[in-house]
Amino acid sequence: MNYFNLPKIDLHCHLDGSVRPQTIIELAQEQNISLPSKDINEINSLMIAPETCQNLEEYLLRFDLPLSVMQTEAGIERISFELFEDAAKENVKYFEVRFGPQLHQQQGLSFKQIIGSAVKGMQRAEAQFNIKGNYILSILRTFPKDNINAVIDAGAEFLNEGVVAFDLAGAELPGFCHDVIPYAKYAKEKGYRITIHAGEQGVGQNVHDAVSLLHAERIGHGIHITGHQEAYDLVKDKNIGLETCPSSNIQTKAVNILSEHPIHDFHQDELPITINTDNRTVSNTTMTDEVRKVMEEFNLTREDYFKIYRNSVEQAFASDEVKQYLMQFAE
Ligand SMILES: O=c1[nH]cnc2c1ncn2[C@H]1C[C@H](O)[C@@H](CO)O1
Ligand SMILES: [Zn+2]
Repeated sequence: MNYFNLPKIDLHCHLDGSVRPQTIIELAQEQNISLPSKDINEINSLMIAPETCQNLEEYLLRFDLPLSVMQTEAGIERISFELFEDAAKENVKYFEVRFGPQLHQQQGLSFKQIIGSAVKGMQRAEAQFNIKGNYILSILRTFPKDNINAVIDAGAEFLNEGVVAFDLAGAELPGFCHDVIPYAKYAKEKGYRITIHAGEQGVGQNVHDAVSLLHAERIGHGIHITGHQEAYDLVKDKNIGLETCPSSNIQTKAVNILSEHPIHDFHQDELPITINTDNRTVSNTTMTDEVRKVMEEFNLTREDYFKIYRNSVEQAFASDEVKQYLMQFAE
């Protein structure tokens, strides 16, 4: 099967984990930032998380380098544009990208400037390439909570004009949802859709909490509902979209090898799974690669693929008009 030509949808991709290495070199030069190396291969290898990572925390260390050049409006706008360009060029028809505005304030940008720059880069790419997109704002679970509402307020100005959802990302501790209930509630009241990273690092209860306490409509990863019947049943009953990211899950040791990934069992049990990249540079991947890996490992058919594609359309935080457009590509 020609995986490159298949129409694709990516609902879970981080902007800061998906920066072109060459762009890091060029932006560092423009911004007078010194890099550990100017060699593209060296920068590339510093950004890619190795298969030997011990856990998610080690994987997350790879984000400091790209974030160093994402502290200006021009840098964020360019990186956003290029990510949508790269996805469009491998037939991604719809793309939801997320990032953490709290990580882009090292040089004093306001949340409005940060979010506005990302949206502007996306819209410039939408006008030039055959792709549609939206942004998801990720709050870092390990950060102080005093500016979360300020992120939500700033993003609200772009709601349904480039921004659609609220997310929680970063290292995952058991019970993390309990401390963030008021923030998820505030975001929902403002009109944000909700997706939450949960069940990535072994805690199925976090998925249950994310759905029951934070009203998540989708879950980032969600792998560990496998060992938690109540969470599994809740996901199934409520038709919660599972944003699976196979390569990332192997790097962070959420699963040991692809054949042990529960994505196929979920699919057979008709849970609404989707296939996504998580971090194109840090996980050294593309949508073409992720789709190929899953289809070849589990011997999926073209019919299986389009079932998953339709799950992605249904689970997308896109307008009805965009969803209708995306359904035209489904077989
Ligand atoms: O897979 C992930 N799980 C939890 N957090 C993640 C993952 N990939 C990236 N992040 C974090 C690191 C980024 O700096 C942040 C915002 O994109 O989100
Ligand atoms: Zn993620």
